[in-house]
Amino acid sequence: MTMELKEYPDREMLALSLADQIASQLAQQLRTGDAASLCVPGGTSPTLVFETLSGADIDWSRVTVFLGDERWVDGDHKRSNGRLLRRHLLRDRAAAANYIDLYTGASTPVEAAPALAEAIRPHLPISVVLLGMGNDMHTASLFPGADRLAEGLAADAPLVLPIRAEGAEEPRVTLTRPALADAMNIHVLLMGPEKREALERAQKLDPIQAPIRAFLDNATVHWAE
Ligand SMILES: O=C(O)[C@H](O)[C@@H](O)[C@H](O)[C@H](O)COP(=O)(O)O
Repeated sequence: MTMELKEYPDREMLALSLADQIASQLAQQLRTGDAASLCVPGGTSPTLVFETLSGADIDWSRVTVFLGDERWVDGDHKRSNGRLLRRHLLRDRAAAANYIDLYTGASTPVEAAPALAEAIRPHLPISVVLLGMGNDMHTASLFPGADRLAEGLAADAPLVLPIRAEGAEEPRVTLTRPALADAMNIHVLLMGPEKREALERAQKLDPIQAPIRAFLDNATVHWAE
């Protein structure tokens, strides 16, 4: 497959269209199977997509939702990705979803990773993955230069990896390449000119320099100014 790039006139149009595509893919999965899974990014970009998606008319009680990565901070911390999710996605109709919280309260991600992998494994392959990307071309918490990046990009990577990077303010847990890349549908959400430039840079680099590159070949990239 090759990457597909969809450009939208503005961020509202992007959110409406992307939420609709994700809901349709989840609905399709629910028509053919008992359950579906949705893996989403944190950061700041997905708020509007989340709010739109939370009202989608699908059987959320059969959908399991989890983040692709989490920052090791309490759930009510302003940098918690779980906090973003609970406020903007797990509400309205989507409040009925089954949610796997990556932040377990363990003192370090190292302690938490094995149990998180066991919680997520039954939900593979992931029906729909939504990824974000930083200007440094990281995705999930697979940052260029991260201490365990090579391990996270390996074909036999553990499903959930504790990771630290200079570009990340706190220790993190992240899903790794095999689980994310084997998803049935992969979407990448990008907004603004800097990310568009970073995407073009990433297309010419290897995943070890530009981790998002590991997921682009099978992805639909959604961009708005
Ligand atoms: O926790 C995180 O940092 C993420 O999940 C990360 O991969 C994010 O998607 C990008 O950094 C984009 O973040 P913004 O949307 O804030 O630009």
